[in-house]
Amino acid sequence: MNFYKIVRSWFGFKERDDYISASILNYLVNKEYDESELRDIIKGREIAVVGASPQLDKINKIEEDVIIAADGATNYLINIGVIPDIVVTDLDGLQTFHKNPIYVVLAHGDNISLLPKVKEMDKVIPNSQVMPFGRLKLYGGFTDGDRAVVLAKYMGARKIRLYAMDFESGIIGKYSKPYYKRDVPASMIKRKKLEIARMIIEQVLNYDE
Ligand SMILES: Nc1ncnc2c1ncn2[C@@H]1O[C@H](COP(=O)(O)OP(=O)(O)OP(=O)(O)O)[C@@H](O)[C@H]1O
Ligand SMILES: Nc1nc2c(c(=O)[nH]1)N=C(CO)CN2
Ligand SMILES: [Mg+2]
Repeated sequence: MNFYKIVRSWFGFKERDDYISASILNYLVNKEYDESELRDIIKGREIAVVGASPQLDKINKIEEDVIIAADGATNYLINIGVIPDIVVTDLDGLQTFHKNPIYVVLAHGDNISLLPKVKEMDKVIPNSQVMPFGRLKLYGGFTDGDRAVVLAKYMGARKIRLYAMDFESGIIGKYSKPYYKRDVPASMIKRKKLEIARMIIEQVLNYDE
């Protein structure tokens, strides 16, 4: 049984809905964006992965060469004039669609209504969490933050540094969702999602070829 079947059983997600969402995303993203540009940007470089924890608006400097922003964190970074090179998103946090970043967009059963947002983007690599088909890719990971770490590792990052990733406090940063006015306590579901994210990141960062 593969990872996504297990995770879907934990959350009660339906594979059929994930397939429907993936088919719509594959249809909407009608121009193939060459993933070799992702590799060219990441391979051998120092990567900052920026999450949406409450520490996000305490960031005033990012030293790394390349910035991968996780969904809602993008809104804050663009507000302070920092344009991410890559955005990893399932579209439920993102409010600003800068033309520069490469958007790595996940389709799943609970963001079907948000998929048309990809029409605001120039460079899109569509992702699924079911067996990929058409232009879809599946790099691995679950939440936007750990998917960003998995992508960086897979594409050959020399170093990965986490910013505004907080899996302990149980508080969700206000930049996680555009309609949050302040940091909020994590729901049970969100706690489970962040626990999965923490485990994936721990495995990826402790894994050496
Ligand atoms: N304390 C935190 N609050 C919010 N995001 C966090 C936190 N710590 C780490 N993150 C990472 O930042 C990312 C922010 O993206 P976002 O808030 O859109 O979450 P998500 O993965 O899409 O989950 P959801 O399905 O709840 O939207 C998360 O995916 C998560 O991996
Ligand atoms: N079906 C479904 N899949 C997901 C969901 C979600 O809410 N529903 N949230 C994710 C990011 O946290 C990743 N995958
Ligand atoms: Mg999201």
